[in-house]
Amino acid sequence: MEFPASLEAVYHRIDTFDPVTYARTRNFIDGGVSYISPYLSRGFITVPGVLIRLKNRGFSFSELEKFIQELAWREYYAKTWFRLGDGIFQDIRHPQEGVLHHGIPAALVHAQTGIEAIDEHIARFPQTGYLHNHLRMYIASLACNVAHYHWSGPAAWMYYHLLDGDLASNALSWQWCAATFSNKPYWVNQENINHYTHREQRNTLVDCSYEELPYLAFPDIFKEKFDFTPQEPNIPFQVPQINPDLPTFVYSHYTLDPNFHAKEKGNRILVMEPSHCKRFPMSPRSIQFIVELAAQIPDLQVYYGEYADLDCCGTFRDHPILAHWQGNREAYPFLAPDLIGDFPSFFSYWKPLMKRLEKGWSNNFQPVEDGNLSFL
Ligand SMILES: Cc1cc2nc3c(=O)[nH]c(=O)nc-3n(C[C@H](O)[C@H](O)[C@H](O)COP(=O)(O)OP(=O)(O)OC[C@H]3O[C@@H](n4cnc5c(N)ncnc54)[C@H](O)[C@@H]3O)c2cc1C
Repeated sequence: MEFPASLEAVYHRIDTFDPVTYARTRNFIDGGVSYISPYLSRGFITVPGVLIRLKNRGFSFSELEKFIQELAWREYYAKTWFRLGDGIFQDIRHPQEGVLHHGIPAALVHAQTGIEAIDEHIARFPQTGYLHNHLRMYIASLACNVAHYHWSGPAAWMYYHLLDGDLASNALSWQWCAATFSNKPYWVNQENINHYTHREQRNTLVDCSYEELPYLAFPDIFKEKFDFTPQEPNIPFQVPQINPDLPTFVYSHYTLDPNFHAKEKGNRILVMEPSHCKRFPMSPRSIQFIVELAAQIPDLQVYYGEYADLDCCGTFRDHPILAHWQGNREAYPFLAPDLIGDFPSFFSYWKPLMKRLEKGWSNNFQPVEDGNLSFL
C-alpha cells in the first residue's frame, strides 16, 4: 500500500472506503481496512473530520459502528496520553509479568521467527512503514509473552519504522498486549495466524493450543538481542523567516492539519524538536513522509530546533508532545472533548461515546470551528 502525501488522495481513500466490508473482514491480512492511520497520526486529517465525511456519504450509524469504534480506540489512547503524560511510557496498571529481557529480540527484527506470515511482513517493514493491526498484535504477543521481553524495547523499534507512528497508540497497544494496560496477556497461536493470513503452516514455535501457550519454554532463537542504533534525523530546515506583523501558526508532526487557520494570513512553521526526535527516534522514511505532508501546507517552513528558541508567541493545536510550549493553545479535535476521566477499560469509554454519537446522528451533529463535534 502506498501513502501519497496529498489531501486529495486521502479524501479519495475515505470516499471509497466501504465500512460494511470493513466490519466483516478487518481482521484478515487482506481485509478491507482503511489505510488512513498515517494521515491521522500526523494530524493531517482528524477523527471528527473523517466521521463527518463518512456521515455525509449517507451511511447509517450502525453501518459505520465498527469503524467508529476503531477510531475511538485512537481517541481513547490519545486522551490517556493527555491525562498521564509521560506515564504512558511506564507499565500503567500492572508490572509486566515474567520479563526476562529488556531490549529487542534480534530474531524478530531480522524476520527469523520461523513464522512465515510474520517474517515476510517484517522483512518488508522498513520499506513499507506499515503493518496490519493483527500482525502488530502477533508481533507484540511473540515479543512480550513468548519471548518475555519488556514491551518498551520492541515498541520503540516498531514506532521507528511506522509511517503512522503515534506514541500513544503504539505504547498503549503494546501495553494492552503485554497486560500492563489490560487484565490478561494477548496470546496467539499458529492456527489463528494461519486463519487470518490464509496459510497452512505447522510446527512453528506457537503451533500449540491456547492452554499450552503460557507454558512454552523460552525459545532459544530469542536470546540474541538486536543492536538498535537509530539513524540521526536528517531534517531539511531553514531558520524561519517570521513577519512580526502577522500571526504565527505553529505545527508539529502530530498536528499537521492543512485546514488549520487555512483562511488566515500568517507565518507557518513546522517545529521538529531535536529533544523529542532523539528521545523517540523515527526512521528516515517516516521523517521523509512528514516533510512531504508538510509541503502540502502552502508557505510552511520546516524548523529543526526547539520551539522555545524560536522566540515567538505561536498559535498551535494542543497535543501531549507540546505540553511545554507557550502561546495560544487551541483544542485538539475529539469526537467528544468533554468525555474525559480514568476509564477502567476501552469499553467503559466507548459506551457513553457510542450513545452520544448515536443520538447526534439523528440530530445531525456538526463540526465546530476548532474541529471538535457539536452534538446540539
Ligand atoms: C502493537 C501495536 C502497535 C500499534 N502502533 C500504532 C501506532 O504507532 N500508530 C497507530 O496509528 N496505530 C497503531 N496501532 C493501532 C493499529 O494497528 C493501527 O492504527 C491500524 O492498523 C492502522 O491501519 P488502518 O488505518 O488501515 O486501520 P483500520 O483498521 O482501517 O482502522 C481505522 C483507524 O482506527 C484506528 N485504530 C484501529 N485499530 C486501532 C487500535 N488497535 N488502536 C488505536 N487505533 C486503532 C486507527 O486510527 C486507524 O487508522 C498499533 C497496534 C498494535 C497492536
